[in-house]
Amino acid sequence: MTRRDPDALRRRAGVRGDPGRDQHFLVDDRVLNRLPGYLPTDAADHVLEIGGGTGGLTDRLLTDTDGHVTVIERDPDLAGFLREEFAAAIETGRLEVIEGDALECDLPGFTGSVSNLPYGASSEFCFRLLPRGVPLVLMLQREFAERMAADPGTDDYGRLSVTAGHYADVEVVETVPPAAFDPEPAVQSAVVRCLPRAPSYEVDEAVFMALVRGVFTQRRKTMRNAVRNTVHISGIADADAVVDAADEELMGRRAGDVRPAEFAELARLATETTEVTPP
Ligand SMILES: C[S@@+](CC[C@H](N)C(=O)[O-])C[C@H]1O[C@@H](n2cnc3c(N)ncnc32)[C@H](O)[C@@H]1O
Repeated sequence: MTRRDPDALRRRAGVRGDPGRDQHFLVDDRVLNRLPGYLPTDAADHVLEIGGGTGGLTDRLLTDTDGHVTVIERDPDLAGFLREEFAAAIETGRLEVIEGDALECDLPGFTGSVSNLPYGASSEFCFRLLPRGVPLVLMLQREFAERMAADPGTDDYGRLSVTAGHYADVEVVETVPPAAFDPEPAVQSAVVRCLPRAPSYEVDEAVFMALVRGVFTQRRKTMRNAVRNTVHISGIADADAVVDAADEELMGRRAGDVRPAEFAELARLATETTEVTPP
């Protein structure tokens, strides 16, 4: 199947792309050609694309994978264009175009997602997709992508790294310059691949997430002080009791040096020591 030229798609769509609505269309053929290949082949049965835009990536998903593709696009003009441009694929049942807000609408039962995400809502999209437990290939702002994939003890390691790493192994597979998009964004971009796996620890997810959210708001403080100062976020009833019961060495470190399994252990200890009611 011949691949469509992304510049020609943009011209046929007759739109400029509105950065205020997160519209930066990927027009670099080399990047477009690589994206479907980052998805494991067994995850390509039903691919979800969030934000189809003018269809550059939709086209590659149709030409370079064999499965079904669902695109969700919020902009009615772009959704209309995608339906016209890809009418043949819709007719044969390979493609479905849903006009709607992908943060609000029901998501189909997809086996993987390849998406050039609207950067303005990266976090919301990631945490809508990650719990689904399927492979994800996501174009994001580079800084966000690096924070997602960061290891403990590095400057980028934070709440985002711990919470994303709870669901998946996250890897930055390539960085992408502004010139790959039209209009060019003001920031560098990067592609992350998230391969789902169960965490190496067992934990009450709500307690774990609230504890992590809390202590990273105080990342310059020791864990001892961070746990004490953030009970309004973690929902821990008696922080002193938790601090006293916890390992002293751990309490003397900063959140940025604590591994996910150690947060999980602390969350478990908190539920055993006192009442925890995460908001
Ligand atoms: C960065 S562009 C990517 C477009 C296209 N996939 C590409 O790679 O060229 C993001 C697209 O997401 C759409 N979009 C923004 N917010 C959305 C939302 N909440 N739900 C669905 N689509 C959204 C925008 O209209 C835009 O077309």
